[in-house]
Amino acid sequence: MSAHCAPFKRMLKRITSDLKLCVPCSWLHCTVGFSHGRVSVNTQLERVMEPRRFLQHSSQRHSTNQTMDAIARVKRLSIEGNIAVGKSTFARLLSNAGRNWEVTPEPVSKWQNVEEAISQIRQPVPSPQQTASNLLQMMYQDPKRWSYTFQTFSCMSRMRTQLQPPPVRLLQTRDVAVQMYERSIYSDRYIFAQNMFELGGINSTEWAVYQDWHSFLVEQFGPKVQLEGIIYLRAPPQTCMERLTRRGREEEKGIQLDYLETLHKQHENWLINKSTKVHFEHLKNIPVLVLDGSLEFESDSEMQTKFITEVTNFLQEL
Ligand SMILES: Nc1ncnc2c1ncn2[C@@H]1O[C@H](COP(=O)(O)OP(=O)(O)OP(=O)(O)O)[C@@H](O)[C@H]1O
Ligand SMILES: Nc1nc(=O)c2ncn([C@H]3C[C@H](O)[C@@H](CO)O3)c2[nH]1
Repeated sequence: MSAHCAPFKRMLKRITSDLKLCVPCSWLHCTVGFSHGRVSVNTQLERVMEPRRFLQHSSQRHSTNQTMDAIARVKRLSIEGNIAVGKSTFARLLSNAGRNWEVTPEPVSKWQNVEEAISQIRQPVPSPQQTASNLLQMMYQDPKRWSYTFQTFSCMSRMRTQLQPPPVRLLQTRDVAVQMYERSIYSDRYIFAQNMFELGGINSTEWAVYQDWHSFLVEQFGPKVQLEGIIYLRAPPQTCMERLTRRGREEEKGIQLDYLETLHKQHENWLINKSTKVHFEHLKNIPVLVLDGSLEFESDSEMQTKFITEVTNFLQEL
């Protein structure tokens, strides 16, 4: 396919799904709010999700078409990799590369304070006791009790992230614009939830329920939550263990090397060996850029340039 056809095809896919998706869209309007500028983001979302409501005047129709065209041109990728491999560090490098690349970090702070995260989305229910549930800590301390709850919350927060329209900066540029996410609704399932199921933190009923609603949501939202590519930051579990220990995040104090080894295997099976059974067509042959995460690039500008060049070349092929 020529370079001109790919964005057009993506745009068509997204527009077609926009017109089909009234039910999940109304669900989205009820459930998805954003902590920053809720009104404007929702308005933008409505424009994207229900274009027919905005097509009364030709000038509006023109601007809606332009917005949809701009959104369709934004390429979406996720950055995947084991715990503490260096995804956030790598994401900062990409964000500072001076390109039209936007990286959305993993919403860890939301998992560390569930009530605060929810109150940013909708009005908090008045309660005599102000609680602060650290679901990340609860999951690590008692995985059998909390893993399923964690996966529902982590996946919902990732879903919200992936459904947000790209920032205006990306919509205004004529160059290649890229929205990247630190992890995705796909690693939520094919790395973490699957691993928790295999380790016994999630039982077979919970796993069946998780997979059912995950597939349902991905199918309903269609192209809005699809990715065009994946960057896999790959390093031996031992390297991740050393970095994790050095970082010293309180909740992760009990993590052992063997847990990182199981997660490493899940990444390898999904992104290298392709032996993980995936349930979504677009994910089956998704392009994967594998980068050597064990390289210490933080204070090596030559290596940083090399990484940025690799990412640039990868993006050109998408
Ligand atoms: N390439 C690198 N070389 C050496 N140290 C690194 C490198 N990348 C990251 N680090 C260090 O490793 C630690 C973990 O990095 P970072 O927080 O970026 O990992 P992460 O993959 O985002 O973690 P998580 O999976 O928890 O989201 C930090 O202390 C960081 O400074
Ligand atoms: N169980 C589980 N499921 C997930 O989907 C998931 N995503 C991230 N994490 C953990 C890894 C880091 O400690 C910390 C930050 O990445 O959160 C997860 N843990």
